[in-house]
Amino acid sequence: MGTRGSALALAQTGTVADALRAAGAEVEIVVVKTPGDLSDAPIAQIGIGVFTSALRDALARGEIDVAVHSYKDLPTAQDPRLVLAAVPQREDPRDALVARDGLTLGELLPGSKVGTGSPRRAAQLEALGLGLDIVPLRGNVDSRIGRVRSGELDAVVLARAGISRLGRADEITETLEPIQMLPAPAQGALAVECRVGDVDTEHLIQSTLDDSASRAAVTAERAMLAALEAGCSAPVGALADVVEDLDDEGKVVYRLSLRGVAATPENDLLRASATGDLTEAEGLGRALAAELLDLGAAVLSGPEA
Ligand SMILES: NCc1[nH]cc(CCC(=O)O)c1CC(=O)O
Repeated sequence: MGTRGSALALAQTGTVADALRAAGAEVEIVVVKTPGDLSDAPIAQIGIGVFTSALRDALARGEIDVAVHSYKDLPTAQDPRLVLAAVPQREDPRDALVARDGLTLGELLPGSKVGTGSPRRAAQLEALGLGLDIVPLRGNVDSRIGRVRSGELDAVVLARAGISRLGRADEITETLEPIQMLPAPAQGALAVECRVGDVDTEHLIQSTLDDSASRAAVTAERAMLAALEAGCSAPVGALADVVEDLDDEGKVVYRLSLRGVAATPENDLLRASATGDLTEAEGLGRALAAELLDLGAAVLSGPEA
């Protein structure tokens, strides 16, 4: 099983390996170095595939049989050599604030320095009109939180899932509600890939790990992202939830509710939402993207396009 070498990647891979071992599989973990781990340049410069393509190549070549990725780091195009064998039960998808002195977003004074390298987080923070000073930031979870500890920044915004997988959820000072801050499509979810044709591995992983509600939700979010042709550096957020609804006869049915945010060419944020059938997650994502485009969302191109 291949993984990046970061503490977060190792923690995520360890969880997946443990679940497979509990199902009777023998698992060996192999660390694969990726260009994304070796560079400090902004993601917008080095491209969206930097964290995942080395792992995918090693899998396609047969050096490893399974790759575990943070789903949101994967490019939207499916690699034809590989199959997405499982989307395990997703963690809390929301973003989180780690601020000095236990502060929340609303308690930060105008001019406070808030670190994030994500155009999506920066655009949504700006839209709150709090007068925050958004400071570009990259690096692993530990070093980002370290910039607050050192007093250099008043706060940083990170994925809650990453912080909690590292056992540091107690350092979060506020979990940001999606109505203010929509997460990246597929944030908090893992993608477990294997080789096309390796049906035994695919079946083991799918039957042991796949969670259909998580898969439906991220499928809708990623379909929206793909239809906006946005790369990871574009300010696009999306979050789908499985919700209870009533049909015409008053019977409880489960539906997929999707919310999305995208920017106009002038960098104003547009928000929209839609509900659809659980079995039509992809169509729901595409429909919401079409609505955002109708409202004036920019057709964005990522660093790879
Ligand atoms: N972009 C890096 C990255 N990829 C996945 C996570 C966190 C875990 C997840 O969202 O699944 C992070 C860190 C962050 O955004 O704070």
